[in-house]
Amino acid sequence: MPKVLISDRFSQAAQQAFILRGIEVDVRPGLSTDELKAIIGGYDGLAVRSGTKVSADLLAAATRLKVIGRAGIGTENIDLAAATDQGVVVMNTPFGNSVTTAEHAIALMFSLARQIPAANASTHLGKWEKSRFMGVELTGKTLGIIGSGNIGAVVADRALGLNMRVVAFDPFLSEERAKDMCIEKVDLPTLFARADFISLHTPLTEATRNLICTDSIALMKDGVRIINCARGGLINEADLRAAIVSGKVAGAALDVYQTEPATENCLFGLEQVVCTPHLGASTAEAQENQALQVAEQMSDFLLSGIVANALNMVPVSAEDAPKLKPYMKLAGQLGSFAGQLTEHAIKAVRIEYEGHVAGLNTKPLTAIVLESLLRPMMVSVNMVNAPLVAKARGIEVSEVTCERKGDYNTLLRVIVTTEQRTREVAGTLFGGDKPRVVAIKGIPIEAELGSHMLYVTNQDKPGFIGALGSLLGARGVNIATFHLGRSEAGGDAILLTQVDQPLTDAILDEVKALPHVVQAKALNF
Ligand SMILES: NC(=O)c1ccc[n+]([C@@H]2O[C@H](COP(=O)([O-])OP(=O)(O)OC[C@H]3O[C@@H](n4cnc5c(N)ncnc54)[C@H](O)[C@@H]3O)[C@@H](O)[C@H]2O)c1
Ligand SMILES: O=C(O)[C@H](O)COP(=O)(O)O
Repeated sequence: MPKVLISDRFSQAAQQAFILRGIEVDVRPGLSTDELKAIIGGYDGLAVRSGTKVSADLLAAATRLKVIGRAGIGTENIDLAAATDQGVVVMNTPFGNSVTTAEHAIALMFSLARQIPAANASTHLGKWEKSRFMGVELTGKTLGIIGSGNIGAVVADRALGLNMRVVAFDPFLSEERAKDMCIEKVDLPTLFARADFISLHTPLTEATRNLICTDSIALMKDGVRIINCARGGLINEADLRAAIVSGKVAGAALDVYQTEPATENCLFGLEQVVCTPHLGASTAEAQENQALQVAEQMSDFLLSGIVANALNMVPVSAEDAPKLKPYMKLAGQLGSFAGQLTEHAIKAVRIEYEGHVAGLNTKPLTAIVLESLLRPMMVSVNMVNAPLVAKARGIEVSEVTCERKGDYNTLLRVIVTTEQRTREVAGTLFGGDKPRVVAIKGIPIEAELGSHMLYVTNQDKPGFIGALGSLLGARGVNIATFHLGRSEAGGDAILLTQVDQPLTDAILDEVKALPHVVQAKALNF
């Protein structure tokens, strides 16, 4: 039974959801890095929020780990490259807290407009400072949204409901989508020039780091108010402080900070600044949504190979997973077959999908072909990183699909081009789920691959088969299955035989020395 660790504070719903699906779950929030490192080796899945730092070092100890589930959106706390290298799928829940976070941004906008936090504190102190807290109305004001993705779009919708004008900058926002959203797509300088309020909703990338800084603030209206519920690094905090102190910026409301947990910050103590401790996603509803979603996604992956919302792997739907299962085995066998025969640098891999398989989601099959093809040459390759590893090595990977059936209802062909030659192996499923190799180098054959195989190419001349049988018999090697193929009578021939034990190098050398043998290889599956 797969075992999952929840290492941050989660809604209890997650634990129940794992248990209901038959997954063993431990809940251990607040462990130190060393404590986590000491136990992580016992788990197949790790469920986190932003509190757990999943570093390369921690991953190195996570020898059994298959999946990391982030209940939430941002995955800055997870070393994605290290997880990918290790074959660990990383998934998040991209929509579970969008509405809640958007509502927090709107709440912060009201807080700024009416100075509610300061007015609240003053009133609690028994002061009645009616004239101190003069606000501004939102109706008719312009809200500039930077990043109009899931959260930005909800903020825009709510702001329109407040009779605000909404302008947005997002390089991926089309004019059509902006029109549908009833907002105006503008460039960044225009947004800065027109917005009374600016709300940030982009990821933190090299392009967005320090988006709000002295230079960009200079382009803004005097008295602008800024809201950040996205990521701390989007704002240069020292520059913002200077602009608030100078009066250029009337106020800022921040949920996120350059350094978190933010126990100290140069903006703390300014009365124009409203702060919350990264509460954007903190509602009962959002926590339950994303906890349930992450538990469901992780369980589906661990139990059925379904991949949803993964950041480092192609998706596999619930509908596709059972259909792909037998093909996964076939793809692995064909890739492994070609990989074990390959002795030179691979230049290109072409994978052809014909008939039934061509109508399926072939991306995961291609990933498995690549993984099993590259495995004999490198131990660190896995299904998750195989496409990247192939690309990094300059291997050109192509996929061809043709739903028209040929000789078989369904066929998968792997063609590997090295510096020396092109190798080709094709397979099908018998009875819908039994993998069979049906052609090697274009020569027809019908063979089931077992654990230990002997593959021989030879000239089709009398005497070879008898000699091979006698040799294996004399060396005590039991033949389990025996399959032959040839291009034409007297031409190139192939032999694929399953034996009951691994073949030693000495026996293989004797096979190579038999008359008419061109090549002999021991293959293990
Ligand atoms: N405060 C919180 O608790 C909290 C909760 C959830 C999400 N977040 C953060 O909110 C942000 C937005 O989340 P989302 O779910 O809406 O993400 P999303 O991916 O749906 O949307 C992000 C948008 O930003 C746009 N974008 C990317 N680069 C840009 C650039 N240089 N300039 C302008 N726009 C750019 C993208 O095109 C996309 O439309 C993320 O940083 C996320 O981590 C914070
Ligand atoms: O990226 C997110 O989903 C938010 O920043 C929420 O993070 P949290 O789960 O740590 O509150």
